[in-house]
Amino acid sequence: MHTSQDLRQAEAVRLDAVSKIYGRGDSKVAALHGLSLGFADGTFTAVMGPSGSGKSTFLHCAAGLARPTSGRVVVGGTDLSGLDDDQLTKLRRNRIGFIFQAFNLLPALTVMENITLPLQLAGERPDKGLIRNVVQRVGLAERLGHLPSELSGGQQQRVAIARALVTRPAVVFADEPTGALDTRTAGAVLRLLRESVDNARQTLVMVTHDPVAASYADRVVFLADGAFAGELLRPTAEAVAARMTRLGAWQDDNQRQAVAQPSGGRY
Ligand SMILES: Nc1ncnc2c1ncn2[C@@H]1O[C@H](COP(=O)(O)OP(=O)(O)OP(=O)(O)O)[C@@H](O)[C@H]1O
Repeated sequence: MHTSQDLRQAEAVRLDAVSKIYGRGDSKVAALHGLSLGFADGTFTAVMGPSGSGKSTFLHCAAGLARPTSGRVVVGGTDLSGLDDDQLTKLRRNRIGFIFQAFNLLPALTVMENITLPLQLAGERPDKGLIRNVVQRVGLAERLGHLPSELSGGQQQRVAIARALVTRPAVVFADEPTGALDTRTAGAVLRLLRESVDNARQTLVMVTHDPVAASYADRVVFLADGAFAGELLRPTAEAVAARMTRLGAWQDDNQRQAVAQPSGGRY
C-alpha cells in the first residue's frame, strides 16, 4: 500500500496552496486561490475551465514562468520558491518541456536545429541515440534539413513535441497544442502525445478548451474562479462537455463551437 509520502514522491509536479494576485488596490484580481494539485509521474492530465478561470495563470505558475503570490510549486522534487531567477531559468530549460498552440519554432533554423535547441541552450552534449529515438517517434526522420515554413501545421507541431521531449523533462506543459490544427491533424498530434506518456512514461499537463482533446488524457482537472472545481478520470468527450456546461463555459461562440465538434468521441 502507498503512504501519502510515497504518492508525493511519485509526483512530477505539485502545487500547494498556490495563490496568484494580479495588480493592487481596486484593480486587484485573484486569479488563483489556494490551489493544491498533484500530477503523478507518467500521467496525462488535461486542465479545463471557463474563460478567466485561471488556466493560463496555473500553467505559468506550475511551469516556473510566473511566481505565485503565496504557496509553493515543486517540479521533479525541486521547490521553485527556493530558486533565484537564474536557477529558475536553468530548471525550466532542463526539467520542463513546452508545447504551444502557435508552435513557436525558430523560422531560420532547420527541423534538427529546432529540436536540439534546448540542449544547446542548456550547454549539453546531444545524446544522439535519444535524438534519433525522438525524431523517429514523431515521424520526422525525412525532414530534418527542412525549415519550419516548408512543413505543414501538424508537422510543425511534431517538431515542437520533439523539441519538448529531447531534454527528457520531468514534465511537459502543453497550452492548446491542437488549437491551430484541423481535426484530423489534431488527432494525430494527440495520439503522439498519448504515446509519449504510454511508451516513454512522460508526464504531460495540457490546458485545453476542447473536450475531444481532453478525452485523450487520463484525468481532467476543472478550474472555476481560480480554484479546483472537480475532476474526471478516464474522461469521455461527452462527460467533459457536460461538466464544462455545468461550470458555465460555452457562453461565447468560440467555445460553443468547440463543444459542437465530433459528438462520438475522438478525432
Ligand atoms: N497580467 C494580468 N493582470 C491582471 N489580471 C490578469 C492578468 N492575467 C490574467 N488576469 C486575470 O486573472 C484571471 C484568470 O486569467 P487566466 O488568463 O489565467 O484565465 P484562463 O482560464 O486562462 O482564461 P482563457 O480561457 O480566457 O484564456 C482573469 O480574471 C484575468 O482577467
